[in-house]
Parts: sequence; C-alpha cells; structure tokens
Amino acid sequence: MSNSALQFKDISFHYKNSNENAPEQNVLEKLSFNVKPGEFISIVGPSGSGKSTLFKLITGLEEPSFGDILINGESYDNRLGRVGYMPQQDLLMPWRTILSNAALPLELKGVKQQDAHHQVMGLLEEFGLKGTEHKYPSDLSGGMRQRVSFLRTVLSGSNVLLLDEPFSSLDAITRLTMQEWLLDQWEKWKTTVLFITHDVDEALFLSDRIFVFTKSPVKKLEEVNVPLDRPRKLRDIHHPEVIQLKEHLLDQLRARVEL
Ligand SMILES: Nc1ncnc2c1ncn2[C@@H]1O[C@H](COP(=O)(O)OP(=O)(O)OP(=O)(O)O)[C@@H](O)[C@H]1O
Repeated sequence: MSNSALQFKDISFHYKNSNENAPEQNVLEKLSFNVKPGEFISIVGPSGSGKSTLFKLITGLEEPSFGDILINGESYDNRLGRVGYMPQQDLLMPWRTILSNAALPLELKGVKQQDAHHQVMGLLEEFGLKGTEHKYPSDLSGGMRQRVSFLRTVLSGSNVLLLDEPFSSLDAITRLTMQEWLLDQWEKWKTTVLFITHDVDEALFLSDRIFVFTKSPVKKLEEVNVPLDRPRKLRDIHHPEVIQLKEHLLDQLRARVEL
C-alpha cells in the first residue's frame, strides 16, 4: 500500500480567461503536499483563496496547467470517480426514498438495485438512520440528511473523501453533534478526509493537520499540526495550547483579509 493517499507535485493552475489579452492569474502555483492514508486534514482560508479549486483539481473537474496529482500513489488520466465528494448542500433527490438516495452510487457503479438496497439496509443503523429507509429527504432533519449524504459519499468506495463545508447550513448544536459523529465514522472507516471549513474551532477539533490558504496564489502550504490525542472530546479545544494555536490561525487569516 502506498504511504500517500493524496499527493500534489508542483501543481500550478489558473482558470482560462475569457479575455485573451488579460493576464492569467494562478490560483495555485507549484504547490506540493502529501496526505498520508488515514489522515484528517482541514483546509481553512478566506473566500476566494482557492479551497474549492483544490477540490475541483482532486476530483478531476479541472486539470492542472502543470504538475502531477497522485491518488493512492497513482497518477490517472481521468480522476473522475476516484475520490468521494460530499458537497455543502446534501443534493438528495426529493422524489427518491432515503434507501434509493443512498444506494445511488452503487447503482451508478453497476450494482443491481436489489443488491445495492441490501447493502444500504445493512449500514443504516451504523449511520444513525435506522427506520428512515422508506422516508423522503423532506421528512428528515438537516443533520440526518447530511448523514445520508455522508453514507452516499462512503459508498463511493474510495478511501479518500473530500467534504466541502458539510455542516455549514446546520444549527450550532446539531453541528457540534455532527462533528463528534463524523470523527466516530472516520475512526470506524479509516478513510482519509479533506474537509473545507470556515470555522477554526471545527478545524481544530477534527483535524490532524490544518492547511491554511493565506496568500494568493497558493504556493507553499502553511500548515499547523493539532496537538490533541484521539479520541477527542469537544472540551479539548479549550486546552491552552489549542487556544494559542487558534489565535495564531486567526491572525494568519486576518492578515490575509486585510491585504
Ligand atoms: N469557474 C471559474 N472561472 C474563473 N475564475 C474562478 C472560477 N472559480 C473560481 N474562480 C476564481 O478562483 C479563485 C479561487 O476561488 P475558489 O472558489 O477556489 O475559492 P474558495 O476559497 O473556495 O472560496 P469560498 O470560500 O468563497 O468558496 C477566486 O479568485 C475565484 O474568483
């Protein structure tokens, strides 16, 4: 097994400009980093700093202008479908039951509907969704819908999951419950997670490392290691060392916003 779940080697990227005479502005420039299997990485940075662009490159929706992206040590001509992606909004289909929503990635991979449903039924309890199989998305709370969305992402079968601000639309209490729930799930499935968030507390509670996008274009990755053991409790982020780290992160982010 490769000791890298995701590797960026000298990645540069710019969006094509509709005005051919305008200079091309790199969003990422010769960016390199390595994520080890099983790591939980959060990405924080102000609006427009390139977080979503990073995800678009990993999923293969965009191609780098230079450099190489490796998933589990391999470089692919087409990365689409190689990683699991969970968007900010759950994107569940309102006309499909929870069972058939969750089974969708399996069916897309060619698994027979009956087998896909059987597999999902075996997982609903573990995802805190027991008894919801015949309900519709509108019958569920926001937190439960995000659990279905996460189940769907896990069923993509990839060991690398990209989660794009998955809890940002939830109320504060549900959000905290979901953060603890996500850590339990991550420990259970032993996946590698990249998690975009605007919430520094959330990043500190969840992550092994935090990537901070401060300068544009993103060249060298600013990163911090979170000095907390696992399993974690929410109160752990009030540890003096973590509070100091939070101040440091906020200073970095403020410096960028004031540019
Ligand atoms: N499709 C596109 N075409 C041209 N420029 C784009 C496109 N998408 C994003 N950009 C630009 O690329 C830069 C990075 O944008 P990106 O969406 O990656 O930032 P972000 O950190 O995810 O922001 P947010 O937190 O608001 O989602 C910004 O300057 C943005 O305007």
